[in-house]
Amino acid sequence: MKISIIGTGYVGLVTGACLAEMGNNVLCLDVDPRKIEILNNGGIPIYEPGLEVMVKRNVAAGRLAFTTSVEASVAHGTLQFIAVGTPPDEDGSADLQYVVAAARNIGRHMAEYKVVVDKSTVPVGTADRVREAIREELAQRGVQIDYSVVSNPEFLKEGAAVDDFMRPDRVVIGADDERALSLMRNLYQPFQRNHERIIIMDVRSAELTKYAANAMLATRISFMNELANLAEVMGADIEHVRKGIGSDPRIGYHFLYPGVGYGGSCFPKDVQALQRTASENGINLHVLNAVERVNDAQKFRMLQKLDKHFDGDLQGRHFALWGLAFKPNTDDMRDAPSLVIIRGLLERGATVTAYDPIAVHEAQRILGNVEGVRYASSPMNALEGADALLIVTEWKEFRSPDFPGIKAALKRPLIVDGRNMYDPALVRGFELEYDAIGRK
Ligand SMILES: NC(=O)C1=CN([C@@H]2O[C@H](COP(=O)(O)OP(=O)(O)OC[C@H]3O[C@@H](n4cnc5c(N)ncnc54)[C@H](O)[C@@H]3O)[C@@H](O)[C@H]2O)C=CC1
Ligand SMILES: O=C(O)[C@H]1O[C@H](OP(=O)(O)OP(=O)(O)OC[C@H]2O[C@@H](n3ccc(=O)[nH]c3=O)[C@H](O)[C@@H]2O)[C@H](O)[C@@H](O)[C@@H]1O
Repeated sequence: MKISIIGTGYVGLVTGACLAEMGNNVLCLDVDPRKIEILNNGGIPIYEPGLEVMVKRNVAAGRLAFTTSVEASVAHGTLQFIAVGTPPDEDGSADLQYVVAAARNIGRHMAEYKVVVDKSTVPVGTADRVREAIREELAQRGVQIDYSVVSNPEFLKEGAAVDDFMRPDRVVIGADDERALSLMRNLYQPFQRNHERIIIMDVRSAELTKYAANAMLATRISFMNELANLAEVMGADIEHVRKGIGSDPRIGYHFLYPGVGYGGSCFPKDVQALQRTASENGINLHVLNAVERVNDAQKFRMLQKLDKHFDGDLQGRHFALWGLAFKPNTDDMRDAPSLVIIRGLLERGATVTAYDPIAVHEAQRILGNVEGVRYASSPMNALEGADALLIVTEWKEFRSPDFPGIKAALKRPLIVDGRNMYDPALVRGFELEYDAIGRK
């Protein structure tokens, strides 16, 4: 099938590469010429495990190409995937300007039937806006061409995006007409060889399903963070509690890890956007309001712990910080809790040496050339002269560290672990103080 992907970011590039991998002929469009230049030169503008190899293989096979030409992109695919960003507007609602611009471009240039597939995360009713934008452009041109608009939200996780796309738990397709639905079914058929994964529904339900999924996952995290803070006060251990409740299949083990709050480009913005949609429609989502408040507070948990350990005075202290990305296996720093922690330390007069295997460039770009933040080339190098070690992202390479080396390097043998990576007894066995989230 001939497919165009509009927007070559985390979702667009992964979608394009994976659909090409299944034998489709894919053209990816981006308005950012820098990204397209990198891709056309055989590079990858983002870090995502397995993606580079897949992109190269499909480019070499002639199934995947990149362009900045809107005309070429609209002409290419019968299926036009919109995978542009939907960042938060000032009031928290999803900013749909990129989605609408993409739709207008399609309307301006299409010459035959197209299925416009919305893969970006968008509020309920956006498909109607997309449909309307295309209709207006066609009317302007004085032409009548058939098209369909469908919703096909994406559920991939960064850091595991290729795997998630290739082996989806489910493929949600919201469609209101049979012609588009049949093309979408054919497209996703190869992804469900073992069992039925395609879930078909109306467009508005598909749009809401995406927000409901992210909101539910965010709710689990905030719930566990709140319980972890309670466990700490009560002398219980949240890791035991997590296993104790996760073993109930009605609850399950996933997304019950307490930490320094959820970050990333999606949970924070999607929780806010759903709240906004609800309030615009006269509904107050009480649970989600609390989820967001708990998360905002949890990002300060590590600073509170440091205040406790250093008698409320961090002036002149220096800290080693392991992990900058909002989660492992990505270079994405959007809404990363590390940014709140670093800024909080600087405000309190402390300095930081940070280490991250992948995200240092992104961190530098976002934080700028700020005084008081340095970057180390290895986890152990970050420890030099530090008053304590702070763990913010659970990269695998931090799992079995050289504890005696850590103890020797730190001025005070203290690890504050925002991701509960270690067995407290093991760490304390190396005569290190250990303070994790919700642990004894
Ligand atoms: N990042 C993730 O893990 C996931 C993101 N999503 C959703 O997918 C959407 C895209 O997210 P990301 O890929 O993370 O965004 P991104 O910011 O990485 O990529 C968006 C790309 O679209 C391009 N773009 C903007 N306007 C354009 C236009 N008119 N024509 C062509 N290209 C244009 C931008 O230059 C950028 O490269 C968002 O709605 C997001 O909520 C959904 C599931 C997972
Ligand atoms: O809509 C999206 O963009 C995506 O958002 C999330 O994916 P992602 O943001 O890539 O990362 P997650 O693995 O969900 O982690 C999000 C945040 O929650 C935190 N988290 C996650 C799980 C957990 O148990 N505890 C916890 O604190 C992570 O550290 C991270 O900061 C969802 O998991 C995807 O299904 C969805 O497609």
